[in-house]
Amino acid sequence: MLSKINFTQTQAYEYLSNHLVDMADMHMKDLFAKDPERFQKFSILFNDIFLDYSKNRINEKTMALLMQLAKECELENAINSMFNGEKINETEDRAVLHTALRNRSNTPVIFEGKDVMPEVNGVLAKMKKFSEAIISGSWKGYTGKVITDVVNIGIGGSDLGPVMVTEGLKSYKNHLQMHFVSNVDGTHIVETLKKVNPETTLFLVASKTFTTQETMTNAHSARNWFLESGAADADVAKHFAALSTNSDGVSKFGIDTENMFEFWDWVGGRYSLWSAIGLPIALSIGFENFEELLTGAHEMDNHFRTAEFEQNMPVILALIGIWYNNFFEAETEAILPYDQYMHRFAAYFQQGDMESNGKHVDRNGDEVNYQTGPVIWGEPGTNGQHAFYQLIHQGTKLIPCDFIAPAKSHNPLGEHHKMLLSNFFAQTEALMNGKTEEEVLEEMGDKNQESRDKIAPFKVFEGNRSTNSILVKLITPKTLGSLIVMYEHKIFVQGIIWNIFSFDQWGVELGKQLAGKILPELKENNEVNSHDSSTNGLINLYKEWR
Ligand SMILES: O=P(O)(O)OC[C@H]1O[C@@H](O)[C@H](O)[C@@H](O)[C@@H]1O
Repeated sequence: MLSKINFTQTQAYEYLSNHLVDMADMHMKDLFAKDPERFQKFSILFNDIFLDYSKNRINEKTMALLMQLAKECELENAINSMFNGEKINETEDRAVLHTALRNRSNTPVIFEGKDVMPEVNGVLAKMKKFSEAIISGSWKGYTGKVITDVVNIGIGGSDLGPVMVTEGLKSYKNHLQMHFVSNVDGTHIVETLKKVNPETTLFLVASKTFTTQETMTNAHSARNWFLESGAADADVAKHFAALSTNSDGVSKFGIDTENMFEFWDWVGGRYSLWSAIGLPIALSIGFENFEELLTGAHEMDNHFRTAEFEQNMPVILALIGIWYNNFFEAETEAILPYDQYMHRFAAYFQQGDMESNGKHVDRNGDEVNYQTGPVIWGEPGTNGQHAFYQLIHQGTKLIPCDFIAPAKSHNPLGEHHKMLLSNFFAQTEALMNGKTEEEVLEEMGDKNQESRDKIAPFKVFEGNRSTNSILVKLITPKTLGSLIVMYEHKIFVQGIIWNIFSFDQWGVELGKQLAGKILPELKENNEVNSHDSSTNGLINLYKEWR
């Protein structure tokens, strides 16, 4: 089981608090000047992923103390508890075994006395057969035509992962057109259905619980559209499949359980792209590439499980994040991929991180007296540079950033990739070095003294802004698998140290409950007065305007 240690009571925390006093005013520029080995010391290579964390406000002592913190918080024990299938998701009484889904070495993973691998492999085999039939065209729609379009209907973890990966690996894509419908806003399904033909479309209803309002509503609308187009009830089997843990819900909806791809309650929604929820990925890039994604994931699992903390990428990233979040009081972290295909990567980890570590009660059930998960945000470079980087460079907030870029492009067009990467390298250099007043004045040259003095302060960059650079050789299925898992485990490590439960999400329930209460009120025409004056006022104005 997980320890329940308050990390602010550890010896390492006290040492780190004292050490912060030394580090707070230290400029990274000086740390680099003093130590020619800094880059070698604070960087690490794992397969085709290189992490340079030297442009952070750290020195060897910082890292040693952070490692001590991880040890005092019994991180090693926590890692073993997760991989061994203990019910570490205590508030839901569940194990956390998404690592078994990508366990390519196939060693037994025992949960409640039973090896889960035969079932995992069984579903993978079914996904392989199905995806190959759809891709090859041997699976026919109800009028005998091949499938050309796949519409995944799901939300949250049943949407974001498949969207992010199919976009991230678009250069591996086959002929199938992929569509993703998540929002309950009718616009999403209506606009999607305009693009597809019922005779050649496969709908995947993706929902762990098979009760999620948005998904069920969209799935019913899709089925009605399908039947209204002239298809019969019996034809549903050729055009609808379900990805779920809830076989009763799936049969009640009218999907043959033959067409159900199962997973288990020990797979958290936001960790489910490795399960049957990954079927749209297998359809889009082929099953072999999906397996490569799992292989990359498994390799990072093994790294996380076996590497010393000092050489462990997820552990290093997590501890640096804690250094900023809890000592420098940074509130957000940006994820900035310099790769257009990765444009949903930050959005994916908004759920991954914020739903996991957005908690204010510790594992003892007590209110925490420290900060937990940061706000995660980001957009691909170079677009972000022309939008929000101003604040990162010259604003009043410290925003640690992860810069991610592939050395090779899938689209090596002219000078594009060199230009992209020149920006990737330049940004972290600029954020670290900044620009002093002397440099500004020198750059301004012969302008008259008065105008130089007036403008110079606006052109100064203090620098000392923290970044990790993650350079990968090429975004392949395998590399992407490893990269995702690197962040998954970073989140896990932080949750352990913050002494919170990272695998539940009670915070999303209240809004759902209240929406359930309000929906019947919207169906009536009478004035509503059962809420506060703001909510009543808004509902009544809506009723007047609709
Ligand atoms: O897959 P389901 O059961 O439809 O759930 C979708 C999403 O539902 C949300 O309410 C949860 O917060 C997410 O974690 C989850 O991924």
